[in-house]
Amino acid sequence: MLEVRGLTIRTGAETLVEDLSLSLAEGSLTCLIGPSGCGKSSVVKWLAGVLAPELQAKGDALIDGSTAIFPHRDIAYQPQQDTLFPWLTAAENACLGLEIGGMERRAARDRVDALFPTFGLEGHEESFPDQLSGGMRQRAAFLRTIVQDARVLLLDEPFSALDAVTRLCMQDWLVARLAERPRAVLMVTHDLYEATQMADRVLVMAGGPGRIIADIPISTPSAERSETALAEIRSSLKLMLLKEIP
Ligand SMILES: Nc1ncnc2c1ncn2[C@@H]1O[C@H](COP(=O)(O)OP(=O)(O)OP(=O)(O)O)[C@@H](O)[C@H]1O
Repeated sequence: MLEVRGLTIRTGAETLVEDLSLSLAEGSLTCLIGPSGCGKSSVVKWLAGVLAPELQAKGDALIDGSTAIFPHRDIAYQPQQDTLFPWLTAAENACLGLEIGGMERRAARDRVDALFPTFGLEGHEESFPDQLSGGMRQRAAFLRTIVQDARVLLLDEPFSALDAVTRLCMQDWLVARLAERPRAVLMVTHDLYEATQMADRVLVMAGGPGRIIADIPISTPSAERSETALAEIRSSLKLMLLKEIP
């Protein structure tokens, strides 16, 4: 449903990302992995329409075959930094995407409140971001993104600040929600376990300039994947990444 063709991102004379193409199908979770600085976040920011103004981007994007301009109402984005507004409470922050999308404040609040326990945030609805731990802030930012009914989710390291168990719970929760309501998800991660457990496709990027060097489908449904099969994929991903680290 979403297609990117020939994306190049430059800053002055330096090319950060070169001629990158990818497509995201509805009902698919694609993980984008690659060494630090290879351009993963820049690609996602371009799709979210929040690329820094000093960067120049050229490329085409299509949603359902029609040219798309970003930001786009079908796309919800969770940045790498949680970017919660410090003057809003956790619940107000979580409601923001819904309200910007036109939902009435009470309805947005009801929808968000129902998910606070699942996200381990119950009792913190009225807390301000500086009263929450890093992991709680990240879960509030994830909630703000996922609660929107956007058809495309862009998640930039959404679980990086979470403890191991909470991270597993959030991963399972997301996979289960996507099974109920298919969307197209592009998720940046450095965690090869996360990528192989969740994704049905892993795109590997290399740097200098950023480009996709491998496109690895994982066809077995997430719940049925054997540890042996995943270990094999992880080990080949690791070898690819090791070659890319200077
Ligand atoms: N606003 C900017 N101005 C100049 N260069 C930038 C800007 N934003 C990013 N870059 C450069 O673009 C390159 C890619 O950065 P980006 O954040 O996209 O990488 P990444 O793969 O997401 O890294 P990480 O895994 O560490 O988050 C880096 O060399 C970075 O320094």
